[in-house]
Amino acid sequence: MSITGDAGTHDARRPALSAAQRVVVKIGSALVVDPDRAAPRTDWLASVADDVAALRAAGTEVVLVSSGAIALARHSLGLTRPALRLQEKQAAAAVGQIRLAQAWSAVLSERGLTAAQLLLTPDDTEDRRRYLNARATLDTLLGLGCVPVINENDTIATAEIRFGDNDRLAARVAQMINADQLILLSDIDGLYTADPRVDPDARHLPTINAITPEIDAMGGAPPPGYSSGGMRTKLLAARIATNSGCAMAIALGKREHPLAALRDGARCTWFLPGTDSRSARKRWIAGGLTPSGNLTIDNGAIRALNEGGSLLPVGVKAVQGEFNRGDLVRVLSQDGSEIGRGLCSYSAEDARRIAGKRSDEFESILGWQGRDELIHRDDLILD
Ligand SMILES: Nc1ncnc2c1ncn2[C@@H]1O[C@H](COP(=O)(O)OP(=O)(O)O)[C@@H](O)[C@H]1O
Ligand SMILES: N[C@@H](CCC(=O)OP(=O)(O)O)C(=O)O
Repeated sequence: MSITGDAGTHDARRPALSAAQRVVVKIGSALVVDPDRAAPRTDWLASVADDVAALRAAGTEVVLVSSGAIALARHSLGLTRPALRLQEKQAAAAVGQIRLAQAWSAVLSERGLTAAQLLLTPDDTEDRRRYLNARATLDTLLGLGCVPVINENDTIATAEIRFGDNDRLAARVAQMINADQLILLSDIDGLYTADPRVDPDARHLPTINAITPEIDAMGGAPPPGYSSGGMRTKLLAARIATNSGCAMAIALGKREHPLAALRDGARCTWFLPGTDSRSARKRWIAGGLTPSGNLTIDNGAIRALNEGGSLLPVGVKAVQGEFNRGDLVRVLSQDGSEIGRGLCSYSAEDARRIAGKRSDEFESILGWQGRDELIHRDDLILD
């Protein structure tokens, strides 16, 4: 059994929100939208914005993944049936997303924070080139002190290329930006042994070490009403996050200041990351791919890689092959032996132009300021 019992709330392995460097917070429709008015729950959003400001002031970067676009617009469009057709959801999302972004932007800017909207589809997180692009944008936004507010791009996503739930989208985002924690704010304070709406004897589980078939079976059926996730998609999200080295919590969002409550020890369920998960992510990045080029690097660059750094163009002596941004390449020493493999942030053509150059020269060479690294540390596997 991979469950820690109630004493697990004092388990030293449970992460502390105050220790997170980068956290993704997923907020479900039921928290964002007041069903009676079909309008944003502004006071509650303001209390979350207070929490985000406090986290940022303490040095934690925060990304919000917010649902609610469809729920905010469906009533005003007369779409009141519980189950909508895909085109109706897309139309409602097109109208509601503006309201959703406006609501977040207002409460964050009142606290001196700048909201930045990103609308993603699975392509943006699964296709390696788009993945690198989305990640670079998110890194830049966080570096500029912004609070990214992400939702699925429901308006253009078709049934086959849709996450359909923001639990998994949030987990992919956490994986993409190497977040150390993913917090799913929900209408419930964690995972129970069964759905407590159905089984009054269901028991709360504070810590999950591994997602076994027994845990999966607790997911149950999709919920009624407007939420698309339920516990099932939260467990799928937990698998993605913990396999990428990111701890995940399911915590109660219904109260005001839900992140402050979590920081101060409110009851929740933590899913602990696997010990081997960082390397598992790297295996995922490189798994099964054939390298399409070689980067030959100097001894200084080899030293930097061995000390845990990224590969910078200044240490690259030669670029062979034809590859696109995001493709896998071999990293070779000057005697031709393979040192490792990684995903290159530049095409072969651009890599040749900036090989041997410092990052402050990139803009004048390329006409645009690209990333500093040719291969980011997280995208590199050393032999
Ligand atoms: N084993 C379980 N433990 C806890 N909640 C469960 C479980 N199985 C099903 N649920 C249901 O999942 C709901 C949370 O999912 P959902 O309504 O989709 O939340 P959100 O809108 O936050 O994504 C809970 O209110 C609960 O009724
Ligand atoms: N992207 C959709 C929400 C999808 C979703 O996961 O909703 P929920 O289960 O309430 O978190 C929207 O903004 O309406």
